[in-house]
Amino acid sequence: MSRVSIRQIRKSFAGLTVLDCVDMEIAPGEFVVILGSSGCGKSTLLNVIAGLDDCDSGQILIDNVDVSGLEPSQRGLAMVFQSYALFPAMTVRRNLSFGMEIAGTPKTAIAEKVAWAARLLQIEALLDRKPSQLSGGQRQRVAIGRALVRSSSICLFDEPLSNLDAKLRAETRVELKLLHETLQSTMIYVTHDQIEAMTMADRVAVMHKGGVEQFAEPQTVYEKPASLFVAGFIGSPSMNFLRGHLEGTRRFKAHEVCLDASPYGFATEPTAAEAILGIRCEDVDVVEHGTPDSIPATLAFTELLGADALGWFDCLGQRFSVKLTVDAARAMQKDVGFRFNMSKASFFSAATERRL
Ligand SMILES: Nc1ncnc2c1ncn2[C@@H]1O[C@H](COP(=O)(O)OP(=O)(O)OP(=O)(O)O)[C@@H](O)[C@H]1O
Repeated sequence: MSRVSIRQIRKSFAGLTVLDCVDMEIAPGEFVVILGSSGCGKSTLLNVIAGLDDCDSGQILIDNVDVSGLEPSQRGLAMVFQSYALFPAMTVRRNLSFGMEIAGTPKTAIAEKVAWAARLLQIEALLDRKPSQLSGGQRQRVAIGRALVRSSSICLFDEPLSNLDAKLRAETRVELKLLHETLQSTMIYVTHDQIEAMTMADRVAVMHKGGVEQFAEPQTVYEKPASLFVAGFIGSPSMNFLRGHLEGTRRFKAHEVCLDASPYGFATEPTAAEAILGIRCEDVDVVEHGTPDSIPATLAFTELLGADALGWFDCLGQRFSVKLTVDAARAMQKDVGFRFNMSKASFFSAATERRL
């Protein structure tokens, strides 16, 4: 288990800033997921940590030792990439043992390590096969095994599941999480898949345009997004937004409708009057049209999702998604009313787009 400190990392490629002052403290044994859309700088950050890319300024510390000037092989990290990068001519056993042979590890120790990793990843029956005789998921497990036998206290993963089909992804996700609990090593995992982030991470770092927008536990990122970007990025469907004006901490006015903002805990007295209310689909109640204190809404269409359903409504000039039971969706009237659960709402400054 090792602590990883990422301090003020900046990196640009040909004048384009890719990492803009990234700071992160990763505790020993923590499973951190770096989440963000394509091109936001996730892989570059991982490569800088691994030493595969230089940064322009900043430091990477492992257990309080500055490793910024060290070669990748001197940093004591294991890395699993999206492409499995197995040696095609070698058996699985040899793929696992090769790194240790090069390092001069004694034969008995190598055999023990290979047996241990193969048992853990349930690839014992595959040890004498070549990579071409394996499925994608099996190859991925061998690639993970190759990282494991290095006994590194830090494992880096760059989208390791993205080549797998949906079922195998779900299974491997669970396996990786269990593996982390067994090994207790520090894991830094890059993905653009928010389900992976939400299910595996102790903490998620949401990246946007080369910076970390929020670094917090998955539930906090979901319930209390730090910015409009995070609110829109996390969760499917995306959070509903409504632009309006705050009057102190008590009233939010949008299109002549006045909502009680007092259940929301403002961090400080908001100075910006113009604000954006964010509310998730499960925090909107649909009531009968004309119910006192409800906001008129009109059903556009419903989607049945198997276990539950989504209703899409027009309300105050916006399209809103609302989580419904299948029965409620089937019986939904065209004209209804909305009540927002304001204690679960989020408010963002329209000017800074940060949480108020
Ligand atoms: N060697 C390079 N030379 C020039 N530009 C690069 C290089 N590597 C990455 N970039 C650019 O830096 C930005 C960030 O790339 P990076 O691979 O870190 O993104 P990412 O968030 O991992 O994306 P993805 O999910 O698509 O892999 C992109 O705009 C990319 O085009």
